Amino acid sequence: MQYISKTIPASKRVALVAHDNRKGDLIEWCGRHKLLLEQHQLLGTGTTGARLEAATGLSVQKLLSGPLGGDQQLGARIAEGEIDLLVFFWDPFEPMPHDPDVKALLRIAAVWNIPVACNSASADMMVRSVLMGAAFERPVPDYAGYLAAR
Ligand SMILES: O=C(CO)COP(=O)(O)O
Repeated sequence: MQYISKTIPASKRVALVAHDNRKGDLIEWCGRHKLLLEQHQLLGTGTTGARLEAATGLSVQKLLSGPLGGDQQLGARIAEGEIDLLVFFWDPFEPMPHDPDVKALLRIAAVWNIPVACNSASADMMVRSVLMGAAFERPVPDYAGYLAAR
């Protein structure tokens, strides 16, 4: 795979999403890292964003609720290069009616080499490095060769 080097701006665009049984965990995590997170641009699916704003006072741009298309909106933003990090506390125990959308979001994040954290341990590592100002260059995959071969 060829990559195009892309420098990520100091103020990161952080997508925040949690399934219902994990929203408490994400609220706890965001509260713990509030001082760092408020220096970045936060966006999330509708209910997650609203719950985070109410519980932490952080400002979150709210898209549609996940089952109504919010996951797909986030996926589109990733494809358009508008998201730097994805914190997605998905539920490993409950089947979701919009499971294809969940899968699509995780897939498109893999396609575009977006760092993804699915639990507080990995999200902690993410903020300790990237959001604290560690140099972060996300190599963007160059799919020109892939497309030419099709
Ligand atoms: O379902 C979700 C992610 O798949 C999250 O959606 P809400 O934030 O609207 O609950």
